[in-house]
Amino acid sequence: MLSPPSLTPRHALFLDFDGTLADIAPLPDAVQLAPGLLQDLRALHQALNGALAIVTGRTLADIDHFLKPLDLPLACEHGAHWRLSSAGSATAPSLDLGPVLRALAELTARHPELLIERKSAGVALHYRQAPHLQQACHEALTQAVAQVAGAELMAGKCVYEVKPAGASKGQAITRFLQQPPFAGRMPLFFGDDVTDEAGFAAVQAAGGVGVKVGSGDSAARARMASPASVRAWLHQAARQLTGASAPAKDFVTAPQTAA
Ligand SMILES: O=P(O)(O)OC[C@H]1O[C@H](O[C@H]2O[C@H](CO)[C@@H](O)[C@H](O)[C@H]2O)[C@H](O)[C@@H](O)[C@@H]1O
Repeated sequence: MLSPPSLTPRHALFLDFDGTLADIAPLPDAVQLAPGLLQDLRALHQALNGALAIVTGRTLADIDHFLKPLDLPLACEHGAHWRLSSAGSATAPSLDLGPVLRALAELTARHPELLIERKSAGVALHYRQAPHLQQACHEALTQAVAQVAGAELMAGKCVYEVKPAGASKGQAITRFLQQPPFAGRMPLFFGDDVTDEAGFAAVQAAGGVGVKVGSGDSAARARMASPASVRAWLHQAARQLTGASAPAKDFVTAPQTAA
């Protein structure tokens, strides 16, 4: 397993949010951004001439909230929404989620420790506060999703998500790579979850490198230990590309072991 390459102005950078830029928190709203991250993202966006995008399962509103005042290219809800700029965006067809929402209402009435996260194109069911309910969540959603045309169920970290079928981070990254300023660059995608595997496949098919954050099987060619390692790498890259002279004090090379 490789370390990620040094970032150059010829790269395009795609970054997952939860578990990659931000540490995993007990609840989705409890996420805290590390000091300096926004400044590093802004510097890298400029140094890459705009070729930096966030590729996430979160909603557009969540990312705009967490990364405010940055206005970065964004693919959210696992590719269901895609935004290059105010001039260019795309959205998956909407789903009739009635059967899913009814199943979730019934399940959460019995188990209030489960958390429903409504999104504009889908919905997530979080069981981080009740891991013993994973199987019950899976069974209820599998049955409900079968009643919704065009929907598919996806598993993430202590979460099941219902989203438009076919939408993926890989599809979103491929769409970015067809447009300036991303086209013609070597893509790097950093992600931590099984939901990021489609993104790793997309960048590697385009001659780039997927970077798996943390443990677990992955097709990514490179690996970093943790979100803290990713933030340190981004900080170092921002300093190098913007010509800052002193070395970053907090840069630590991540152990490069497979899970
Ligand atoms: O694609 P990502 O940016 O990694 O987003 C994936 C999901 O992340 C969020 O849930 C996860 O992070 C939470 C905060 O750390 C954690 O409490 C939860 O257990 C994780 O599943 C987010 O809430 C989802 O909408 C994203 O799809």
